[in-house]
Amino acid sequence: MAKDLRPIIWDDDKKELILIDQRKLPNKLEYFICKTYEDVAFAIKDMVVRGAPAIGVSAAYGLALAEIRGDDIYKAYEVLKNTRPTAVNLFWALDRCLEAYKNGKSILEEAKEIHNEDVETCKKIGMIGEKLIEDGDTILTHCNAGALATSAYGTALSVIRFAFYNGKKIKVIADETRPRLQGAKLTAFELSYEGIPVKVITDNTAGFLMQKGEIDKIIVGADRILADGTVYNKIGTYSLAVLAKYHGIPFYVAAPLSTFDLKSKEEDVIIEERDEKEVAYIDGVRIVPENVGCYNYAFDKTPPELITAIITEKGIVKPNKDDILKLFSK
Ligand SMILES: CSC[C@H](O)[C@@H](O)C(=O)COP(=O)(O)O
Repeated sequence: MAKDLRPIIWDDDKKELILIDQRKLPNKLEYFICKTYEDVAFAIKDMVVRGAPAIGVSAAYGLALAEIRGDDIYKAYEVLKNTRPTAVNLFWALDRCLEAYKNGKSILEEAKEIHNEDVETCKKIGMIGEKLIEDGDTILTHCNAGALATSAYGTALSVIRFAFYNGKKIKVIADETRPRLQGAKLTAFELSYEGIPVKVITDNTAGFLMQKGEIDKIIVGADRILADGTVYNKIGTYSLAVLAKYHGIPFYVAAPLSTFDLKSKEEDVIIEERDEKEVAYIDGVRIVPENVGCYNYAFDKTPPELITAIITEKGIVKPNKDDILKLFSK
């Protein structure tokens, strides 16, 4: 069961954060121990832990470690906040912990609450979203919006998991997701771990499969969703959404309310640009001529008109401001 695959564990006796080291998957299931907030900041930056909800939960424990060790909370907050710029859950979780601290509440208690809520939220997303899946569907997903990207179950993969748990015979196609290969390494790992049928494709195969009529639905996660329904997610999401529109394939985004950023406008959102070496090298071997540079944007922006619906823990909504704002008043 998915809930066994938990990338984030808090050890209350040792006061340590234990993370599955996602850099080592699928070949090794190793753990990375964080004893300080600096360890957590490194783990987020270096993608030991990744995925919007998972980095939010980890950062909350990072701030708790700062409190436990008597470090400067405001400095720790800044360091953790500057690890990755796009996924809003990081800022949401840190702000929530800082607010708790200012109100005299233990940061550790707040972090534990955020962690437990994330498990429940992802479970609800799966239970609500699985109703959109039909028996026999082949579902395409991108990157890893799975248990490994959250505290358990995942967002997009929670929908897939619950459809499978409910006896629907589904097949999953996972985009490999260059350059970090979260689809090939993580999505394929966690789905096959549970016996959910999955096949990996190169990113440039997706259009061909759609053209052949082999994809029934597309479900992806999100790193940030604006009030108008604009979705920021792993680079390549936008291309998939355009292809889906052309081929008349439903395109769903699954995300918790903590991924919505109702305050920011498009110009406020920073798209992370990572080291170009991630693109230039494969397995330590340079594949691009020495004198040629690379673009390495980690995320892209998908406009609401390309999105069929957004699946949240509070229900399924159309990507528009009225429906999104109603979610927050429920
Ligand atoms: C549920 S996490 C958000 C995503 O859908 C996920 O696919 C993603 O973009 C994660 O990016 P990452 O760079 O691996 O942290």
